[in-house]
Amino acid sequence: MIFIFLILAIVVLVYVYLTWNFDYWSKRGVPSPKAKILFGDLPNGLTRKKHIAYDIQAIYDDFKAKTPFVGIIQTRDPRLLILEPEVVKDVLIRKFNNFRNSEFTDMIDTEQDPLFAQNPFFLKDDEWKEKRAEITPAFTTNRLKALYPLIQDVSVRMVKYINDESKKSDPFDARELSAKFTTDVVSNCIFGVDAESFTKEKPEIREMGRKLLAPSATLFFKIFLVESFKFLKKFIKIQFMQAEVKEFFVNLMQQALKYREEKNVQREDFLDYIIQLRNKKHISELEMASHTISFFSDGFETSSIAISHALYELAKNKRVQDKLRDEVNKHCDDNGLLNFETLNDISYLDQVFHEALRLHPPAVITSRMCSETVDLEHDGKKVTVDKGMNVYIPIIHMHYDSEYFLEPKSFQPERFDDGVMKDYLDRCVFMPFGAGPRICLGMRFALLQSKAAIAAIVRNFEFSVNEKTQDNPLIIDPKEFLNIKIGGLWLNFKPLNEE
Ligand code: HEM
Repeated sequence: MIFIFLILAIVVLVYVYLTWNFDYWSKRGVPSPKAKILFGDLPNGLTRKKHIAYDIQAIYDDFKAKTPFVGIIQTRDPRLLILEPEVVKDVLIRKFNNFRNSEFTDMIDTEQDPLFAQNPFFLKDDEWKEKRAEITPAFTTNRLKALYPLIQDVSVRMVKYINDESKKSDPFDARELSAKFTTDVVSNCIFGVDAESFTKEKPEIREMGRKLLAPSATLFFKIFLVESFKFLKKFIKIQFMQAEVKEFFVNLMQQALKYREEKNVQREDFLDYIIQLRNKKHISELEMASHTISFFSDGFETSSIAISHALYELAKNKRVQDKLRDEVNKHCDDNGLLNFETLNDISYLDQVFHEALRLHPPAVITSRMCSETVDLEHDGKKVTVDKGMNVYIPIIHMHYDSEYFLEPKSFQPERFDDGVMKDYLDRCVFMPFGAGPRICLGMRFALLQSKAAIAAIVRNFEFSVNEKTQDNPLIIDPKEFLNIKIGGLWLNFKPLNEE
């Protein structure tokens, strides 16, 4: 009898604990969906049957017309999802001091992951400010210009690779192709080494890059637990980077450093910038390794996702592909090359790439953690956001909103004609790189390497979607953090200049 009573008491306690916050939003008069026990309003956060972007889309569609913000529950924790661009602007820009940190800032454990510890993405408050300011000069126009020939070399290798491989008439996974490209570019720009992704059977740097960002089911589950039950943060240590990967990249940096110093090599690349930083600020070798790995991890994955989606959309839209090819050809010099300035001048290339980013932003949402309690208000509706509350900004959902983009599901680079992109960015309805003081730090480098890859491919090949692509419709892989599609993006390439 006592035993049954005990079990019942435990069940009741667990129920009360799990549903404790379910009236959090109704008590504050903020509209919210009906949360389900254990799942909250984001069931796929736990089940991983679908990407969490789809849960947020359902809430966005239900509430967008009614309210500028909606209260949601993640397992048992209240969160705020912003639906109105003006309020997005408040969070990301106007009230930045209250929302200066990201949701992930408290997640990284400097002992477990010392090499992610310098990445501004994971840092907060003054430390974030200091590191962001430290790294920003690595992306000046002069440095990017100096890196451009390295990017061009990789483009040439990529074109040769596609030429050779297309003779086998097998389709290419645009995602893997783009990842090879960005891996080679960033290895070259950071470590000064050729990752040989296009020539080696199992290129080590590409393999390590794959491991660096491949989230395991255990990692997802730990993040889910820590995010859902904040008290567990003290007990559950999250380690993003495996020891083997850490060792590999530290070694790579040490070797690159040794080579450069022994041979007195002068190259205006990212490693050179880190060396200058060491000389100026006496940063440790671990800090140097941390900076280089941050460049590497931030630099290859997001851009390769973006390039692959742009290629996919071009493959589907022959008119746009042909028009872009004409534009690129018009801007090439006598040797068929695009220089740094002309690459930036091809406005149609810019439009194509941004339209692909609109349809397939690599990061589907971004988030901020409230660091000082503050009120958000719009159209007579008000919410008090308490310190510690996570606030979600729906990036992809705004990109697909027909209130802002006509026929939002169709690929129309012309929608960015006449310089209207700035207006979309200013209104915070188009945010592939986020917005405000925490906007993507590597945006200019990302644009440079992505446009260089797309221009090289479109100049040299005609390409179409292969039937292996599961695009009816494309579905975001629930096993990934970022916007990666299930089954890959398979394309057929036909060389335009047959040898
Ligand atoms: C197409 C490629 C890329 C996309 C779409 C992208 C997107 C983003 C987004 C959405 C954020 C969050 C911004 C916010 O919350 O407001 C971000 C942050 C960041 N990105 Fe990127 N990114 C790309 C490439 C890169 C590259 C190439 C680098 C560096 C080499 C980089 C470095 C960073 C860093 C360091 C942050 C954190 C900034 C901070 O918190 O201060 N990203 N990126």
